[in-house]
Amino acid sequence: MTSALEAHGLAKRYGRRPGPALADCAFRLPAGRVCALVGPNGAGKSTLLALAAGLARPTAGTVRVLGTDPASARDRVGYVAQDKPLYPQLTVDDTLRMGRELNPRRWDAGAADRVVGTLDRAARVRSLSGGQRTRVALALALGKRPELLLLDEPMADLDPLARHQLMGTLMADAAEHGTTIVMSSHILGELADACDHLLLLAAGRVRLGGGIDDVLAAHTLVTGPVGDLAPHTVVESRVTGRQLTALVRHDGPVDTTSWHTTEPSLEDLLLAHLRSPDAPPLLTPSASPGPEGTVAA
Ligand SMILES: Nc1ncnc2c1ncn2[C@@H]1O[C@H](COP(=O)(O)OP(=O)(O)OP(=O)(O)O)[C@@H](O)[C@H]1O
Repeated sequence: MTSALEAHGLAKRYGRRPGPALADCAFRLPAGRVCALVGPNGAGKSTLLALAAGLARPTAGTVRVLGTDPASARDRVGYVAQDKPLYPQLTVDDTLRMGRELNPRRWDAGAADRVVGTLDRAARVRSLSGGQRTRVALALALGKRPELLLLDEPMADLDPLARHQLMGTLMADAAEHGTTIVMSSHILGELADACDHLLLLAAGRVRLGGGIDDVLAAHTLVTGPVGDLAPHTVVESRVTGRQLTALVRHDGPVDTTSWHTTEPSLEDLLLAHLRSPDAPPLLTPSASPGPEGTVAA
């Protein structure tokens, strides 16, 4: 299976800041996946997306994008930064025309139109609301017909209806064209519906990576009497009276004669890991990078 992204020992330090924004990140994102990029504020999500977009350079390590270096892949990558930079004096129409002129061989006017929707094409970008600007930025990125779409909290300033509609447009387009998407968000419910792959960062390190079904299947929610959960790895546990509730990464079957077990939801899993940043990291086989220098195209 080809890789959309593959990182080896990837690190980024900004100037004289004491800690790194990213440290020793190694992971792989297979092509064609829709990846949720999750983590607390300051975890390094925007930094990772900027490195993949070729807008920042790593301090150490490498990130390969669509089988090449980020600068060489730039024409094939769409990137919507968190602050959605656009030219304020241009109209919506001017902005889309600019997109077409910058990407003459790739421009997909239909995709851009679907994202812009009913927005007034003659309106200047500076007169648009935050959510309306988001539409224009997404239209530019999708109109480029990218093989990889990097979206940094794309839906944060959209109203719920616009969010639902745009997410539907994005996902239908990605499915039709086999586009790989990496989307950072703090809205866990939104990610559960749209994504099939997960990358969880905390304090600049990869904590979880893999297909969402595989990552969920590696975990069990356990409830029952307080007891020793060995040999399973306990990600988080709580005791109320004599009742134990724990999220474990199971090592073999969990003893169901003593405990009630269920598979966690994505939200259960992410919240438990966010509350337990010291839980051992997990990369499923599909998210594990190959040996350095032998990256698939
Ligand atoms: N341009 C910069 N100069 C200096 N430090 C930076 C810069 N950009 C990010 N950082 C620092 O790097 C760390 C990671 O920041 P980053 O923006 O990548 O996190 P994030 O996961 O995207 O956070 P959020 O969820 O709040 O958007 C933070 O400690 C942040 O302060």
